[in-house]
Amino acid sequence: MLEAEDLACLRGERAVFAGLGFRLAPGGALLLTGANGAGKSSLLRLLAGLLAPAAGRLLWAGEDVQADRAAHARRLRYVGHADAAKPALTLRENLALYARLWGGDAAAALAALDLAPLAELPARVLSAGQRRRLALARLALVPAATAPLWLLDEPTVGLDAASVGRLGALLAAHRAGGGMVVAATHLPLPLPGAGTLAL
Ligand SMILES: Nc1ncnc2c1ncn2[C@@H]1O[C@H](COP(=O)(O)OP(=O)(O)OP(=O)(O)O)[C@@H](O)[C@H]1O
Repeated sequence: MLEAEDLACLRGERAVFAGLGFRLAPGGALLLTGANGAGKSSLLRLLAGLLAPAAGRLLWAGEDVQADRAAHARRLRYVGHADAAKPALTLRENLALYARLWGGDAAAALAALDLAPLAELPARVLSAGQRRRLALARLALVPAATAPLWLLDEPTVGLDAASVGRLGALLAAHRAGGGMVVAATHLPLPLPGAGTLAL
């Protein structure tokens, strides 16, 4: 269970949001919505432990995540705006780097986003949507029990309809395995039954 209690966020000297709370159970999903600058990416960074809350607490199974940030980092996968691919390495090599860190099968993860036909290309030649698919393929490496919390910032930007469908299947399988998803988006996202947090 992930619980946010009375969270507040400061960026620079400015208060972005305050008094924010939610609960997310295994299998659950939460959509973050709101205007540009409302604080969706900031909240995701806070949930990822990359920003400390200015007030309030974030709890995992009742424990404050700030008490053991390394353990929190291991249980989550964060896909932000930056794609984090090494441009000179092939797609297969890029995924293999993550597989070495986390375990899992790089070829199967590439296939989950239909990237197998591009596996031997260097990442620098990918189109914007293909780069996004490579970033998302990392999610498919390990089962939900290993890294249950997925934090996704605008995951469908640049994706074609077939790729949105594949992402939807990945999200559904993750949740069926007890995983949780928090996603910021301005676009429709295939997350049936997700709650909405309007910032
Ligand atoms: N590093 C930073 N330093 C200072 N202020 C920042 C920083 N990053 C973001 N902000 C500010 O925090 C506020 C929230 O930004 P954030 O990126 O969380 O919004 P968002 O809801 O994700 O927006 P968008 O829909 O445009 O992606 C904005 O006013 C932004 O200018």
